This record gives sequence, structure tokens and C-alpha cells, in this order.
Amino acid sequence: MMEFLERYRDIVDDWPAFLHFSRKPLKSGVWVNLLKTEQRVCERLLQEAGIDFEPLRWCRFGYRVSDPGAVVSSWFFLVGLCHVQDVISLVPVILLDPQPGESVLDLCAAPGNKTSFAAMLMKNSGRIVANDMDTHRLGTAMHLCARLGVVTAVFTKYNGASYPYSGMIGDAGFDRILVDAPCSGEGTTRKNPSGPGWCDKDFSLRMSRLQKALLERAVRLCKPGGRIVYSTCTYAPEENEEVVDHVLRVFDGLISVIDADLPGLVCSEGIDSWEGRSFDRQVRKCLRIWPHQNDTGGFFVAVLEKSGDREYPRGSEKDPALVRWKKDEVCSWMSFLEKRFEIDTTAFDAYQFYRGNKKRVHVIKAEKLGIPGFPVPLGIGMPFLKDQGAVPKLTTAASMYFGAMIRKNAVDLSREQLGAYFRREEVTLTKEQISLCDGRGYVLVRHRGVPCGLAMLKSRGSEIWYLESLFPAGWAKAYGQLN
Ligand SMILES: C[S@@+](CC[C@H](N)C(=O)[O-])C[C@H]1O[C@@H](n2cnc3c(N)ncnc32)[C@H](O)[C@@H]1O
Repeated sequence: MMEFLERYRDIVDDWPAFLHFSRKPLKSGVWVNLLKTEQRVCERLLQEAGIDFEPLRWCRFGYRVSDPGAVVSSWFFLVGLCHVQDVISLVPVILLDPQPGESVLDLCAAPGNKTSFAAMLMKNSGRIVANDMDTHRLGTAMHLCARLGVVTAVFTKYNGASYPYSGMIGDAGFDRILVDAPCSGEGTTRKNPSGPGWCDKDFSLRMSRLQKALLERAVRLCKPGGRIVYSTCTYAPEENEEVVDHVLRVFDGLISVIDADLPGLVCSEGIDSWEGRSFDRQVRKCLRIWPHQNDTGGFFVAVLEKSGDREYPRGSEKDPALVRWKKDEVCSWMSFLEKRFEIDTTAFDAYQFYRGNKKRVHVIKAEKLGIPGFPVPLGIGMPFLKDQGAVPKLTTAASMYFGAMIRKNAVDLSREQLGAYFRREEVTLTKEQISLCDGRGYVLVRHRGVPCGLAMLKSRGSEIWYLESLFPAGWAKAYGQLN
């Protein structure tokens, strides 16, 4: 088992430790979603749930947790106060260092873990384009971003190697681009000991061709002075240093590898020769992260900067601009939100609303960076409401994210009531809870002040009032049995 690792014996600093850690089960991680909560609140919730956690030295919002299953089945995970992710996967995004207000492209984004973490670091300001080739995985990314309250993302489905140059964020290019490339995944042995088709050098060579094309495109899509991070979770130099070496040659002096240091994270430098081939010496600035160094999965990260003084000629291709999304300028549903929830809708001035079809409205933060007709988005921002029926209905994601603006028809449920709500059971209300509501209709459900979703207040006879849960069946199921 894992004989394929043998080829790396000479480049690993501590071979016995490497083998030992490559077989050891991996502890997962959690990051606090500062778009929805505060760090101390999340720490308190983890403590209350009896989940051991240990802060990461190199990421102040991240923890290693003893029992990720318990996190995933907690109410605070379900409503998006935190996310579970391998801790080492945070590194490329931290090194990308996306800033509020910037334009960021995540070229291979699905299922959206790094996109959502980047959007959080950007404080939901600016524009982040999440692209992937796989529709199903993109759907997962959209759902994840909605749960976590990301309102700055646009989702596109293109082959990253031929991602269109023009349109979305002006023609200047993106400030930062992440290429978290598809790879042979050799660094994931701790999660998946039987592995996919590892150790097939031909597979690595095939991946290498795609990775080179993706990174080349990223360089072209980046604005002068911008940053590109290339990452994989594999060891094969063909998929790592060789790819970086390739773009250094193609763009001859236009890009450089920069020092990427993350205090508290132990790494090895990239290798500048492999199986008789030499690479540009700059690749030594890349980071090789072996499992035993920080008790994580294996990873490779290169941070590139595009020089500001000359522009690489871009292609001139133009696809037909199919405009599928229409701006919803009338916002006929606004008065309903004002009336039922006493929302001060002037807060929506900071947002734009788009219709993907007649009945579905999506919301996205209005930014000077704009939104697209092209490349054609598969998804815009966060699903906001459905309004084809008599009464518009906010989505769960929107009621969670904008719930703090709701001043009427909101009830705080007890832990037991909340469990029933997530399981889509009928929730009987106390007299006091009923007194907070203004007759039958939509109600925002909260727990400890945190907006959790929508319900419909109904009555049987004149005495019995209850909530019919509108929590999406798939959400609770997707995250396991809630406790
Ligand atoms: C390592 S995964 C990305 C993980 C993601 N960044 C995250 O953190 O959740 C690589 C992704 O690349 C996508 N992919 C493969 N070939 C692609 C291509 N030619 N263009 C764009 N995406 C591609 C795969 O569908 C896969 O979702």
C-alpha cells in the first residue's frame, strides 16, 4: 500500500515521519464564519457542544477539531456560523490574501470551500467569480455560499483553460486569481487510504498538461500587479514545480514566484530538478507541505505576481453574450417585506436583484466592479426569494442572512423547538411566542438571536397556533442527523 510514495523518498526531509503521518487518520478543521458571527461566539458554541478544538497557529479563524461530525450535525453549523474544512486547504487562500473591494477569480472553485473562505476574508465586499467545469459540484458551491451568507459571488461554468477574457469585471483583468487545480490527490492519503488512481505517472503527466493550460490562462486573466496562487494536494513534481516552471518560461519575466511565508506553518521549499530535468530556480520559493510537518494533508502552493509594467497581449475571442439574467428593478415584492417583517428596505439600496427566471430572484452586493452579461453566469449571488405565488417567499439563505433586519413576526425558538423545526415537524408555540406574531403568515425563526430560516404560522381552531417548518428538506439531510 502506498508504494507510489517511494518516488518521493529523496525529496522528503524525514521519510519515516512522512510515511507514518501519511497513514494516520486526519483531524479535520473548522473556520469561524465572520460574515455571520464572532469568533468568541463560535468558540463558546463549540465548547457548549462538548467539541474539543485547538486554534491553528497560522490562521486566526481556524481550529482543529476532535469531532467534525459533531460540528456538522450542530445547529450553528447548519445556519452557517462556521464551516468544516481540512485546515491545510486554507493555506492557498490565506496566501492569495484577497482584500475587500477586489475582483477575484477562483478558476477551479467547486465545491466552493476556498471561494467561501475567500469571500469571508474579503468581508463580503468586491466580486468573487467561482468557476468550475462541473455543474453538479458548482451547485454544491452555490449552496455552500448561500448557507454561509456570501453575497458577492458569481458562478460560471467554463473550461478554465479557455476562460473568456472579456466582460465580467471590465477588461483590466482580475486583482487575484486562485488556481486550485484538479490533480492526482496524492496528498490526501490520510482521508482516503485506498486512493484513486494514484501513482500512475501517466496520469500525472495528463494532469500536468491541463494544469499548465489553466495556470497559463490565469496569468493572462490577471491584471498587471495582480497575484495568482497555484495549488494542488499532490506531490508529483510534474503537477507542481513543472507547471510553475512552464508559465515562468512562457511569460518570460512577466511573472515571478514570490516568497510565501505563513508564520507558524512549517514547509519545505520547492525542488528545482526532477528526474534529470531542471526548473527555473524561482520554483524553490514554492511551498511543499508534507503531512508530518504540521499534522495535515499534503499540499503544494506557489504564489505568483504579474509584473505591473507590461501587459501580455490577450486573445480577442468573443463568445455570444447570452444574457440569461434580467435585473429586477421593479422589486414588486419589496412592499410585502416591509409590511410583514417591518424591514427597512432602504438597506437593500446596497444590493442588486436579478431574475434567473420568472419566479426566482437572486441578490448580490452592488459593487462598482459590476456584473456581467458575459461570461454568462450560471448563478448570481444568493437565491433571495420566490414570488410567483400570491405571497413572495424569502429563501432560507436570505432569511438567515438578512434576518437581522426583520423587526416583526420573528420568534426565538427553544433548542427542542429548533430541532423539530429542522426536522420539518410541526412546532407548537407558547402564548408568549404567539403574541410576537401578527396573525397567520411567514415568520422568521431564530435561536439565541441567530436567524435560522422561515416558517409559516398557522392555526387550528382559535386556540392552537403552530409553525409549519419551511426549512429545506435537503439541508438537514445533507448534514446528517441534527442534534
Ligand atoms: C481541487 S478541486 C477544487 C476544490 C475547490 N477549490 C474547493 O476548495 O472547494 C478541482 C476542481 O477543478 C475542476 N476542474 C477540472 N477541470 C477543470 C477545467 N478544465 N476548468 C475548470 N475547472 C476544472 C473540478 O471539477 C474540481 O471541482
